[in-house]
Amino acid sequence: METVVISLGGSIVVPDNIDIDFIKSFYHLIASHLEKNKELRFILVVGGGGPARKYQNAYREITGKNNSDAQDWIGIAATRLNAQLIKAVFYNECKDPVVTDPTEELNFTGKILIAAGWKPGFSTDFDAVVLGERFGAKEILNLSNIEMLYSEDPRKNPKAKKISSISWNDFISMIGEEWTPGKNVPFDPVAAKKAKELGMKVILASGRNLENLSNILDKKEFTGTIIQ
Ligand SMILES: Nc1ncnc2c1ncn2[C@@H]1O[C@H](COP(=O)(O)OP(=O)(O)OP(=O)(O)O)[C@@H](O)[C@H]1O
Ligand SMILES: O=c1ccn([C@@H]2O[C@H](COP(=O)(O)O)[C@@H](O)[C@H]2O)c(=O)[nH]1
Repeated sequence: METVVISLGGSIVVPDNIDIDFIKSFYHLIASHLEKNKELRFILVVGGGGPARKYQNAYREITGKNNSDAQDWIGIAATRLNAQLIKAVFYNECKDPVVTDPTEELNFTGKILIAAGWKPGFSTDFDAVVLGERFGAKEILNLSNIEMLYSEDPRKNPKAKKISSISWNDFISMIGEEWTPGKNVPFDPVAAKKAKELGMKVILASGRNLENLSNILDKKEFTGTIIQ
């Protein structure tokens, strides 16, 4: 049985509001891959998206404080709500509870296991790496609202250059090593450090480009960035 671990960015599930069309299409794509490959199962680790950022901002505005743990717990709550929605969508394929501690004893009885945020100090990317290690996955598929890594944040510099392949050391030099709640980076620094230690490969790709996602799952050529 091959276990594919997907870090499903909140930026595509709930960018601002819930992206119902995306979730429907994503469901059908995953279901069709499960149908055609009976040796496949998925772990979907769901991020916090717009609600995580909005509630974290609200906390900062209301209190004037910047407590990291407080913001992380707010973000974690958002990931858990989003994950519960995804679990309900995959009702037929996922009967196990949403995983909120990737190190605890886990049942994986169906074809899909859904996970959410665990504890402060990192993002759901880290939880995906921990689950990947547990279930023997050699790579993590990180789906977000960008099609690949760029030399700089493309939202800040539209002229930033595309990077299709990068080493862990160069990636970590680019994004830094420090964790801040709600950090908008293609893969979080704490997760990057752990993935590097484990010798794991991460594929960054657009979650919204479903044809491309299908190519990745079929191990065909795709648009994205490989970090290894
Ligand atoms: N060098 C870079 N290349 C590409 N994107 C970058 C880069 N640096 C920063 N980013 C930003 O990272 C964002 C993706 O991270 P973000 O945390 O928003 O996604 P996510 O993981 O899908 O969502 P969430 O964290 O809510 O689960 C992009 O929209 C982009 O603005
Ligand atoms: O294990 C976790 C997972 C998440 N958080 C906090 O939640 C937000 C949103 O998660 P994303 O994966 O970035 O969507 C994240 O920025 C953290 O603040 C956490 O603390 N621990």
